[in-house]
Amino acid sequence: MAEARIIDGKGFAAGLRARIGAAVEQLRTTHALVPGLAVVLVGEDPASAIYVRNKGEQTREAGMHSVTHRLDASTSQDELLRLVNQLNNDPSIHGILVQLPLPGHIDAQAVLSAIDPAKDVDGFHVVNAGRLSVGLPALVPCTPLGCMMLLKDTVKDLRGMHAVVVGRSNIVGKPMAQLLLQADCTVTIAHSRTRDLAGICREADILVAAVGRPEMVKGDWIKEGAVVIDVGINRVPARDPAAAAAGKTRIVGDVCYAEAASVAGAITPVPGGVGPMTIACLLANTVTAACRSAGVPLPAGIGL
Ligand SMILES: Nc1nc(=O)c2c([nH]1)NC[C@@H]1CN(c3ccc(C(=O)N[C@@H](CCC(=O)O)C(=O)O)cc3)C=[N+]21
Ligand SMILES: [Mg+2]
Repeated sequence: MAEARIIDGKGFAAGLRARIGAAVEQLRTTHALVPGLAVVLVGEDPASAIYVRNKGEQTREAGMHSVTHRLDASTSQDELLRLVNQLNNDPSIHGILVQLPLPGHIDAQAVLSAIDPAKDVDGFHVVNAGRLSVGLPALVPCTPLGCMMLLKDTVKDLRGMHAVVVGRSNIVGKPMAQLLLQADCTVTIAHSRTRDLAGICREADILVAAVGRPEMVKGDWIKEGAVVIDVGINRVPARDPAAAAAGKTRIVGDVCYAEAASVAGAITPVPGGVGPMTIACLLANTVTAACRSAGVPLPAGIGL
C-alpha cells in the first residue's frame, strides 16, 4: 500500500495568515478597522509562554493590533475578572483569549463566562458553544476550525462519510463533532471509556484523534485510505537515551505516526499539522469578531 499523503498544516496556516494579512489591510484602508487581539497569560508555564509569544508575533505580522497581558501566578480571580471586564469594554480589542490552563485557585469556567461572547475568539463561551450546536453564526474554537479547514482542503466531498472523533473535550472533541455534523458527516464521538475503541476507529473514513495520550492510536486502528487528523501535542522523552537522560524531549501526536502513515490515505504530522492552524484560526476569528462588531462583511478566504 502507498504511503499516506502528508497534510501540510504548517504550509496551509502560512497561506491562511497571508490571506488574513491581505484582508486586514483591506479593512484598514476601506473601513478604518484594525482588528485587535488581547491575550492574557497567568503564571509562567513555559509551554504557554511560547504559545503566547507566537500568538503575539503572528498577530502583529498580520497587521493587527496585539496586546499581551502577563500576570503573576498569584493573581486573584477577582483581578483577572477585572482585566477581562476592562478588555470587554475596550473598543480597540475585538478578540480576548485567556490562555489555559489557569492556576488552580482560579475557576476557569467563571473567567471564560466573563468574556463578552462577541469577543470570545477561543469559542469557549457557552453562548458560542450553543450557537455552534444549533447552527447559528458563532465564534468556533480554533483547533477544530483549523482541522475542518484541512479536511475540506483534503477531501472533495465530506457528505455521508463516517467521522470518528476520539476525545470529548469542550475545546476540541465536542465542537469538532458539531462541525463534522454540519458538513453532513456521520459522526461518532468516542473516548477513553469507549468499548472496542480500536474497532470503532477502524470504521472511520475520517479519524480525528484528540485524546491527549501520546501515540495511543495504532496503525491497525486505521482503515485503509482513511484521513487521519492528529490533534495531540504530547511532549515525551527524546529518542536518544543519552539525550533523554539529559532531559531532552520531542513532540508526538495522539497517533502512532509511522504506523498510521503506511495505512492512511492522508495524515497530519505532529508538529507541523494541526498546531499551526490553531494560531492561524485565532487570527481568523479575531478578524471575524472585528467585522461582526463593526457591521462590515466578512472577507472571503479566511473561514470555512
Ligand atoms: N485559551 C487557550 N486557547 C488555546 O488555543 C490554547 C490554550 N488556551 N492553551 C494551550 C493550547 C495549546 N495551543 C497550541 C497552539 C499552537 C500550537 C502550535 O503551533 N504547534 C506547533 C509547534 C509545536 C511545538 O513545537 O511546540 C506544531 O504543532 O507544529 C500548539 C498548541 C493553543 N492552546
Ligand atoms: Mg477522555
